[in-house]
Amino acid sequence: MSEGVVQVDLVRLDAGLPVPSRARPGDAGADLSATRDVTLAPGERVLVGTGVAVVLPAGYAAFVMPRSGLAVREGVGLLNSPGTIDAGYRGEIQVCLVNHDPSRTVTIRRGDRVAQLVVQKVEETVFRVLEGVEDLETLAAVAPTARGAGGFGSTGASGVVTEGEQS
Ligand SMILES: O=c1ccn([C@H]2C[C@H](O)[C@@H](COP(=O)(O)OP(=O)(O)OP(=O)(O)O)O2)c(=O)[nH]1
Repeated sequence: MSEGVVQVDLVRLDAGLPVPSRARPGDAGADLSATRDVTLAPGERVLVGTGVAVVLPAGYAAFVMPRSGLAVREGVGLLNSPGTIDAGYRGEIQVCLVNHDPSRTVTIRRGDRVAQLVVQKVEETVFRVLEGVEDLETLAAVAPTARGAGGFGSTGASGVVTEGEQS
């Protein structure tokens, strides 16, 4: 194995599906396929198997990410996006598909590539309660930053014009 490449052992629970693989060298995600046909009415969600289980090395996690083509073409995404696969998980990787299209029912076929799996190193952390800090003003004083508590549009409007706002 080349240096810097992390080996992830994989179990094929459904030999009829392709092994998850990258479409092109350098791609971040390996495509995951659906194990069965599913029909999704507008707004409907469904949990579908991918036919694979993985053994992630300690200190790593995998993230189940949506596929942009499926989103743009069909309006189908993942409800819990990204889904987190813990290193200790030994079950089948499943995906929670959701049909965001307001009017069209979408059919997914067995074998369709419905998501992609991205493996990432994650730091082991411990959370330590800051003694004597119980409000945001005190936090700003003990750990000052340029952003502070600003968020949720604090840097200005997005420039997106919503219907009804046009002048
Ligand atoms: O899209 C996903 C998300 C999660 N999982 C599996 C792997 C993960 O390790 C486990 C638990 O996921 P998570 O921690 O997101 O679920 P939870 O709702 O917090 O359940 P739990 O109480 O079991 O941790 O479920 C999937 O197969 N697909």
